[in-house]
Amino acid sequence: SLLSGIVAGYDGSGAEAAVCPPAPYLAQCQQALQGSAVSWGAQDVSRHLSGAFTGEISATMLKDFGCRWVILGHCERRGNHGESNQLVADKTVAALNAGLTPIVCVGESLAQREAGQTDAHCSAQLGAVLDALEPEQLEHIVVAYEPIWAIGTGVTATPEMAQAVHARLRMQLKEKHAQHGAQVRILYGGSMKPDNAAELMAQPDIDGGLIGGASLKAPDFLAIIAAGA
Ligand SMILES: O=C(CO)COP(=O)(O)O
Repeated sequence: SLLSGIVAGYDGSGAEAAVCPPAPYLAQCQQALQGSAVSWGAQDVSRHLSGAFTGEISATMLKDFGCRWVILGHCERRGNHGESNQLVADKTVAALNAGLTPIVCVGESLAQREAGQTDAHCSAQLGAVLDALEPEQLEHIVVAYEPIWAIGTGVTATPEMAQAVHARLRMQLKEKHAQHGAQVRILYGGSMKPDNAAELMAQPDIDGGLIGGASLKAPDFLAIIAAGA
């Protein structure tokens, strides 16, 4: 019902829209979205492209189900599953090698923000991924800034706070490749809702959103997509 609500309200004009459900729903997603303007992807991937790794889902398997995107290094993966910067970098390489577009998440905790470590932390997270890539590969990645304290809490970073981090991530991307770095889409995630989306996405370096709670209601998700346009 959620997928058909989104498809019914989105014709592909304006902002680009994709959904990334938990892996067991990908086949259903493919069925419901094939031929529509909405693309889809996964929330995680294995660092291994092939081989015997029971329980893992490889990037090539995701391709089999029509995925274009994969979210990597979400703070819930880093925090609850011990994902290191190196593992996120390895997964990014695996995704790119299979032709998926990785959406690489970075973001600080409240304690890190209060200790003045936001920049150092986010830049180390992004740096580990950039170190694993050739400069030209920046053409094929998306970055998401998700302050952990803003995820699922209803507390959003102000547009100025988010823009400040996005600008520094942009600089880091441009140091790797001037042209592609300027064009990498940097999404903001963390309690983005219909009533704050336009203001956030009006910032020069906020190119879109990574939406959690508000994406579970088609009208809210559609309103955010419209704000992105
Ligand atoms: O983590 C998020 C998306 O992955 C953000 O979630 P919320 O939009 O619910 O804060």
